[in-house]
Amino acid sequence: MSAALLSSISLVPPPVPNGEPEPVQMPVIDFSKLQQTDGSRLAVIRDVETACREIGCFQVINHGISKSVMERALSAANDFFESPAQSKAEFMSPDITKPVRYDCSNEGINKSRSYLKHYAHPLEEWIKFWPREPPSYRIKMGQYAVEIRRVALCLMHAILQSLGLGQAYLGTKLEEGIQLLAVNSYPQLTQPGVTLGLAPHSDYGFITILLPSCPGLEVMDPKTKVWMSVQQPADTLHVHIGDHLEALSNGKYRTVVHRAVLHSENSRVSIASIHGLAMNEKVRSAEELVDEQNPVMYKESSFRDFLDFLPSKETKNKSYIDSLRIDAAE
Ligand SMILES: O=C(O)CCC(=O)C(=O)O
Ligand SMILES: [Fe+2]
Repeated sequence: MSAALLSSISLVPPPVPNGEPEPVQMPVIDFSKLQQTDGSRLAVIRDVETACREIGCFQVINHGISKSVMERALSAANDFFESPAQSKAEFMSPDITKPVRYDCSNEGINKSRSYLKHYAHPLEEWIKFWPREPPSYRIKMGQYAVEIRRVALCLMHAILQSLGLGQAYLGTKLEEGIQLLAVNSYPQLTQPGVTLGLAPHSDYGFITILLPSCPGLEVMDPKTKVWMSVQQPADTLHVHIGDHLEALSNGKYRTVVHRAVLHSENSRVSIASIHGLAMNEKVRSAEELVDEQNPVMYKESSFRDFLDFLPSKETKNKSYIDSLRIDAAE
């Protein structure tokens, strides 16, 4: 999609009488053009820059992941949640550092979300911890994890280039980085008034790539603070920016506040693949994006710091990104 077409998309939904968010078309990035070395790549990098700066999300087409790999991953997710309670219970734990964790408590932001979270890269290190039930879970989810990571790496390099830092800016740190899969399950909307699956939040990493079985994701327009209902054709991937990319870009790109609402006709599963730097690698605001007008706006932090932050008292009053923001008055 050209920059002209990109900028012609209206990102702000018109007000609707019943207060429901209007479905909004997200900016579209043609992934196949990022593989080219001519002007097509540069045009797409400009589109990435516009999308990241204006709204913090975009959708990816021509990413090369087959429909069957995506469908098999979603069916593995669905089959896991449908498996006997006893096989899921094995993964329940209050310890957020566990390699695999299942939670159906609906506590905190998980209004009516059950989820399975596990690391996915390097796959050979983590897959042995993944569920054995259903028996095809590891193979189906493993294949998706590998393929989505290839797309994520390419997109993160493109985003670095779009910031003017150059795609090789972080050296091998992206390749050595973390991949966390949040596999989510939401019931169908049945009770009027109980519409929220997952409360508003932002994701900690550089980017999240989301694959849902049906609509339900909403993102907040950063300017108007109006909720937008994300429309995602079955073969596209939804990408949004996380807290650590906001910090690295020194606020040029903003983390995306999003939530999931329940679908009126279907239960829903989604797979969020979260990508960031390695567990103990500190993310800092890029020096190249700091000057007198733009002083450093974020404290440095790692994924480990994020995990330490979650159970802390500070979490009650602040989001993680707020805890990183340096108060101008400090
Ligand atoms: O299910 C969705 O649409 C959103 C999931 C999400 O935000 C997450 O897993 O962090
Ligand atoms: Fe999220």
